[in-house]
Amino acid sequence: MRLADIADLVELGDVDPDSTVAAIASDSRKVAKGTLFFAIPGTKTDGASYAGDAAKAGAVAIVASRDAAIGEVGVPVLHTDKVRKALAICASRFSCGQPETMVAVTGTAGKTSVASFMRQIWAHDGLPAASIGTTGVTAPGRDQYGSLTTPDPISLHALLSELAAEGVTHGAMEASSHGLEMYRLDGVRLAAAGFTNLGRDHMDFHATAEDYHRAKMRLFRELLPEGAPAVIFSDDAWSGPTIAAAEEGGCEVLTVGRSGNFLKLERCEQLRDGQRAHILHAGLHHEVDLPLAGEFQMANALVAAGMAIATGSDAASVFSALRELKGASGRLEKVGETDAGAAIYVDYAHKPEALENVLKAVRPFTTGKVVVVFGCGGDRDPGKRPIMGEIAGRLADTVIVTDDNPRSEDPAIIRRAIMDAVPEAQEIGDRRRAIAIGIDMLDRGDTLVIAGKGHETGQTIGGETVHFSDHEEARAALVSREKRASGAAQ
Ligand SMILES: CC(=O)N[C@H]1[C@@H](OP(=O)(O)OP(=O)(O)OC[C@H]2O[C@@H](n3ccc(=O)[nH]c3=O)[C@H](O)[C@@H]2O)O[C@H](CO)[C@@H](O)[C@@H]1O[C@H](C)C(=O)N[C@@H](C)C(=O)N[C@H](CCC(=O)O)C(=O)O
Ligand SMILES: Nc1ncnc2c1ncn2[C@@H]1O[C@H](COP(=O)(O)OP(=O)(O)OP(=O)(O)O)[C@@H](O)[C@H]1O
Ligand SMILES: N[C@H](CCC[C@H](N)C(=O)O)C(=O)O
Ligand SMILES: [Mg+2]
Repeated sequence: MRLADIADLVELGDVDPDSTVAAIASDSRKVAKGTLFFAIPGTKTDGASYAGDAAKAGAVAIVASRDAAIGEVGVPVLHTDKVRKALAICASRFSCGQPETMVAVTGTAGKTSVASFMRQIWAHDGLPAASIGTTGVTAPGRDQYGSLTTPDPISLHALLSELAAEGVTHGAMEASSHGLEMYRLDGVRLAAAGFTNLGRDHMDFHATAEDYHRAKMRLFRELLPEGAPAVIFSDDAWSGPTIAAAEEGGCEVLTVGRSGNFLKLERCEQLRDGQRAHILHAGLHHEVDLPLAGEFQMANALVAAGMAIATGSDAASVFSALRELKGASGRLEKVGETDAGAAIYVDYAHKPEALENVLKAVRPFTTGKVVVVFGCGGDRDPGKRPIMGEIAGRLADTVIVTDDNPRSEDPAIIRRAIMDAVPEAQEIGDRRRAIAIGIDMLDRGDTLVIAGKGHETGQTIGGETVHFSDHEEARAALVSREKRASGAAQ
């Protein structure tokens, strides 16, 4: 790549447009000879203060905003209005290539599930497909654990280029509000985009719910090309404002849900381990048995099916794929049951609406009590703690409040904030013990939901992360309960 290739993104002035860009970086510690360094005004520090380091490490030039305070560093400083956006577009040109059909889904809850469902729908049609998001990257021959829901633009575009080179033609990615606000997915050519819902999340990052919604709407207003399909779940409180934003963005609005026009959910019956849906599409009625519990999974399946059909998949084949869907790891995932048949689920609900949905989802097939084990993360929005406490108290019969990545905070203070709203809850800080006690109290017909960590494999306490998996803990506690029971019977 040469600097001339980004002449529309930055002011080159009298810099030689033929200068070669050997790599791009936004972290001075990754700069090598010939790297173009983007000085990002970040949330913690200002990349501009590392321009000198980047120059010393061999940067070919520095890209910075007009007001960045960069003195004489010995290499050209190229100005631009939006450094993050210029970085993302530059990254897309640098690592050129992406799966031909890329879609992105946003919403407070359901993104990981929708991305996984889309990959499965495409794979069912024999298409080489990938999903990218919170749980990592899954594609033929690849199963990589992830860190960010929406990766930074340099890694993202490098990944998309690799996937395309590996023959992946279809990809679904999650667009988090951080990712959208930080321009992480600018430069991805999208064939469609989806919206699931909006609830309380990331109130430590966005000032108000409106700001949070506005960040998400960049997907429809700015990233999705005009005329491309925007598949919007129709039954959420924020569906209306989302439809309005997508219309403003010139998208083709397709709604899915009970009041949907593209996929209309006419009826949905909850079964023990799944649900039966009657869906109207293009004048035809389809009966679909979705092998996943929880009506919210039906909403996710509809958004995924809508995006697949809107990007060219055959509707009948999409509905047949829904009949075989597997849930994303740790999303209302059944990890076992007691000898008497009480079911144990691991779920990633770490925000109020998600907890509300998951507890409501298990009620129809629970004849006994619903037990929930959960906590709230440290260094995250403290406002959600009492809200989640209230929800647990209202919707579960037994509540155990435990720890979930306390990070730098005092775990007891986090638990107290939850328990203020549910004083009758049992407080068991040690998550391993909380899970074991939750399992021990299960009788026939009961359901246990272990919420908050889903696919995670660590517990972060202070600065240290120790291996911890709700799946493993639940299975171990079940085995020990059964051993004790068989010991007692002998
Ligand atoms: C708040 C946030 O999202 N921050 C992300 C962001 O950091 P930032 O741009 O604010 O960077 P900063 O630390 O202030 O530094 C500014 C600049 O100086 C540079 N620098 C810094 C030090 C140095 O020596 N040299 C140098 O060049 C940095 O590389 C950076 O470019 O860009 C970084 C690089 O891509 C990310 O690693 C970082 O994610 C942090 C670690 C994070 O935890 N993000 C979470 C909250 C997040 O993004 N979550 C969303 C949503 C998940 C969900 O929906 O639940 C996600 O998409 O995962
Ligand atoms: N459509 C939905 N409506 C409400 N709650 C949902 C929905 N889909 C999933 N959930 C709940 O949210 C949790 C997370 O689901 P999922 O990982 O699919 O969402 P996400 O948007 O990717 O979340 P995150 O931003 O945390 O990665 C699930 O475990 C479940 O509790
Ligand atoms: N991406 C989210 C995940 C939260 C998961 C929960 N287990 C927690 O640690 O709060 C965050 O970092 O806020
Ligand atoms: Mg996710």
